[in-house]
This record gives sequence, structure tokens and C-alpha cells, in this order.
Amino acid sequence: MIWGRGAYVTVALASALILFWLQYGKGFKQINAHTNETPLLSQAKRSKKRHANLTLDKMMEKFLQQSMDTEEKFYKYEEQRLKIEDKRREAEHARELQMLQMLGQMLAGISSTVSQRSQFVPSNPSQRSNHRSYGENFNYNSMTTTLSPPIVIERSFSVHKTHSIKEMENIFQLVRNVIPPLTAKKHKGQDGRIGIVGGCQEYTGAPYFAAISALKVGADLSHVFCTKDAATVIKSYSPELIVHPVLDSPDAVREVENWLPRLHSVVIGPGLGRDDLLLEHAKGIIEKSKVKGIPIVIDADGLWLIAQQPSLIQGYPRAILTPNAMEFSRLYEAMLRDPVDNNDYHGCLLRLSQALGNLTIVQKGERDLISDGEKVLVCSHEGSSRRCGGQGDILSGSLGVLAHWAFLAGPEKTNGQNPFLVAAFGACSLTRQCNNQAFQKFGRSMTASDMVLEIGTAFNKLFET
Ligand SMILES: NC(=O)C1=CN([C@@H]2O[C@H](COP(=O)(O)OP(=O)(O)OC[C@H]3O[C@@H](n4cnc5c(N)ncnc54)[C@H](OP(=O)(O)O)[C@@H]3O)[C@@H](O)[C@H]2O)[C@@H](O)CC1
Ligand SMILES: Nc1ncnc2c1ncn2[C@@H]1O[C@H](COP(=O)(O)OP(=O)(O)OP(=O)(O)O)[C@@H](O)[C@H]1O
Repeated sequence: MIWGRGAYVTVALASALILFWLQYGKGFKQINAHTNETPLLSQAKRSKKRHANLTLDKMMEKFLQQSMDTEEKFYKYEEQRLKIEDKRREAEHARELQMLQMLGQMLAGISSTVSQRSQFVPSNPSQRSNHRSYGENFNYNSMTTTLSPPIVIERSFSVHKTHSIKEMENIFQLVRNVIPPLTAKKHKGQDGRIGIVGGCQEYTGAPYFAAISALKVGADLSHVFCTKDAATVIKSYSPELIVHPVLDSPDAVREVENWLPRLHSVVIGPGLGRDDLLLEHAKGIIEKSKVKGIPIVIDADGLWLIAQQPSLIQGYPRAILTPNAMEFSRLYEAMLRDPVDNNDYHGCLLRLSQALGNLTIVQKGERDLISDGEKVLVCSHEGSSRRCGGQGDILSGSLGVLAHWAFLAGPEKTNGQNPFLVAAFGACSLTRQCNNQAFQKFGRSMTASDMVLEIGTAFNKLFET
């Protein structure tokens, strides 16, 4: 389509040029012939030549005008096309929401039957839900109200599979497939508007790293929703960020909710802290985001909140959790009432994801393990031995963008794979590549800010070559 439109402009301009040539080519020839006349005739001819030059100027003017008209027509056509496309997307979104509501009502009926049966799990595997929809078929309201306290949803399969180099390269290719092309036809915002919820008096770096990473990966706009006293500090780090000092205001949830229709994904937790009021507000924002069907990445103190109230996110298929080792064991113990088995990380990850309703989980560490309860992807892309604070924030901000892109691209672009798994693999590889590059330059003195500066080249190296 894009090439077609480019060709249309080129052909239009070329046609105008050919018309111009056919119409006025003779004039050029006459002018060239006149340059060989004798001096006696030259005066008379000079005025003729001036006349010819004037005509040439006019012709040029006319030609330029024609070109500008053609270009203007093209852009008008393009604008109309984009408007139609926007309307089509809106209609599609409305249809999707309607379906969600209908199916949600059905699920609410099923859920109430399940809770009446007190955690009944059918013994026949074929009776268990094995359907992956990455979020089309849920009413998030009904899920949060009916699934508390958490129900452990058992699955009939557990794939303990690591991946060969060829398979890793295939996943890289899937990441490349979901990256939107850069074209001159898009307007600001189309490649991603990401919201980061976090940032309080103690922690201003974490939301900054997440938000700036989102921009450097390729989002167009990055919003930070933080407390009042963190806002000026975060703004002073970067003029690129849009900072809302609302998180400790009594109206915090409504203030953020007003922005949600304009956001493509939210990252909840970097630098949020554990103040009760802020956690309560984060909870409200998660609930509102679920209603809107927005992909939610939950990290850091957002995971602390989830460990206290797993039902808040359980069963929401557009959520991605990014726990480090400590955060993972908190979640695992909260959901499975058992300590993590250090001899079976894959199994624990699968069980936790399944217990949470097949959410995507990125268990960060020496090797990042990524699972949706069915598959485990392993990202062991070379990083470094340097473990400075803020690397997880870079990961969650990058994932905010990639999750949006992958979700938009859908399973067709990811070869039927869960798009969130692909996005998570992309974000982990990218973070580790940044770590590797920055470490080569700075060694032990490397910090998260040095990694942020590597995002552009790391991204190109991994995904655009
Ligand atoms: N510049 C900034 O503003 C930054 C702000 N940040 C923000 O800080 C907030 C709190 O985050 P957090 O990670 O410190 O809290 P939490 O998970 O309770 O860890 C506490 C203790 O758990 C342990 N531990 C941690 N990781 C582990 C591991 N992999 N493997 C094993 N153990 C591990 C370790 O215990 P220790 O080893 O010290 O005994 C650690 O001290 C949060 O909002 C975050 O976003 C950060 O993003 C950094 C940059
Ligand atoms: N031992 C390791 N070796 C190589 N890479 C690692 C290692 N541990 C973590 N990483 C990389 O760093 C990323 C961040 O993981 P980390 O455990 O530092 O998160 P975090 O503690 O949440 O970070 P933050 O300091 O931002 O809170 C991981 O996704 C992974 O790519």
C-alpha cells in the first residue's frame, strides 16, 4: 500500500514533467538555436530571448504549481484515507468491546457456578479450558469480582522446553514482524502512547528509566503518573517526558482514568513505593485499565501489590508480570502456598502462570524465563556481570511498547505464538544487549543511564538488520 502511494506521487510528478516537456520542449529548442545568431541580429534577438526567458519562468512557475497541486491532492487523499482507517479501527474496537461484554456475561455465569462448586477441577483434561485468546474473550470486571480469593486454575499440560539457537532466531524474527514500519505518513502518537504509573519521594529514577526507555524503543509519547513531589524531579531529568503530578491526589484514579483512552499500554510499579494510599490508587488504575482492555505490564512495587491481592490481575490475559527473583518468590508463595522449588524454575513458572490464569510472566535473572503457562521461552542473550539498579525498569518500559506493538500485530504476525511472549522475549533481549554494549564501554562503572543510551543501537542490531 505504502509503496503504491509513493509510486502514485512519483508517477504523477513524472507525468507532469513529461507533459511540460511535450508542451514546451520546442521553446527550449528555439532558445538554444538562437544562441548561434550573428552579432547584428543579436540586439533584436536579445529582447526575444528575454521574452523567451520570461516565458520559461512562467512555464516553470506553472509546472511547479501543477506539481504542488498534485502533491496537495495526494495529501488530501491520504488524510481522508487515514480518517477512514481510524474510523474503521474505532468500529472494530467497539465491536470487540461488545463481544467482550457478551462473553463476560457468559463467563460470569460460569464463574459463579465454579465458585459454588468450591474450586472443582474436572478430572477429564478435555473438560478443562485450553483456549488461548490473548484477551478477546474476557469481561475483566466479572473476573475480578468473582475470582477472589484466588482459584488455582490447573492445566493439563506443562511444556518444559528450552530453545535451540535456530528457534531463538525464529523468535527474533517474530519480534521483527511486530515492529511497525517507520513511514512519513503517520502522525505523532500512532506508534505508541505509553503510561508509567510510579514515582514517589524516594524513587524518581525508576519511572524515568521506564518512561525514557519506552520512548527510545520507539513509542511516540511517554506519560509518567507520579506523586506531586516526584514530578518536578522527573521532569528535570528529561524534557521528553509528560509528567502528571497526580498519584497522591485524592482524585488520582479519576485523573489517570481520564488519560487511559489515549494510552496504548500502561506499566505499573516502577518507583511506586509501598505507601498504602499509593498502592490503593495503583489498584484503582489497574481496575480501570482492565475495563478498557489495555495491556498492563506490572513490575516492582506493582508486584508487591499483586502479591497481596492476586485476584486483582488473575485471569486478565493482557497482563504481563516482570518479577525478579525476590518478587517471583513472593508471588509464588502467595498463589501456591509453597516455597519456590530451586531445582525446578521452569515448573514453578508454569505453575504460577497457570494459577494466575495463564498470564505472561517474565522471571528475570541470569537467564530470563518467559511463560504463559503453556510454553517457556528462555532468553539467555549475552548481557554482562554488572547488576546495577534500574535494569528492570528499562525492561518494563521497553516491554510496555513491545507489548502494544505485538498486541496490535496479533497472532498472524507472530506465527500463532502468544504475542505477549514474543514482546517479552524482545524486551529481555534488548535489555541484555544494552547491558552488554554499555558494559563494554564502562565496565564496572556502568549505570542504567549508560544502558539507556545504548537502546537505539542495540535495537537496530537485534531487530533492524
Ligand atoms: N533509581 C531508582 O529510583 C530505582 C528504584 N527502584 C525501585 O525501588 C523500589 C524497590 O525495589 P526493590 O527491587 O529494591 O525491592 P524488592 O523487590 O523488595 O527487593 C528488596 C530486596 O530483595 C532482594 N533482591 C532483589 N532482587 C533480588 C534478586 N534478583 N535476587 C535475590 N534477591 C534480590 C534484595 O535483598 P538483599 O540482597 O539486599 O538482602 C533487595 O534489597 C521499586 O519501586 C523499584 O522500582 C529500582 O527500580 C532501582 C532503581
Ligand atoms: N545474572 C544476570 N545475568 C545477566 N542478566 C541479568 C542477570 N540478572 C538480571 N539480568 C538482566 O537484567 C534485567 C533486569 O533484571 P533485575 O533482576 O536486575 O531486575 P530488577 O531487580 O527488577 O531491576 P531494578 O533494579 O530495575 O528494580 C533482566 O531482565 C535481565 O535481562
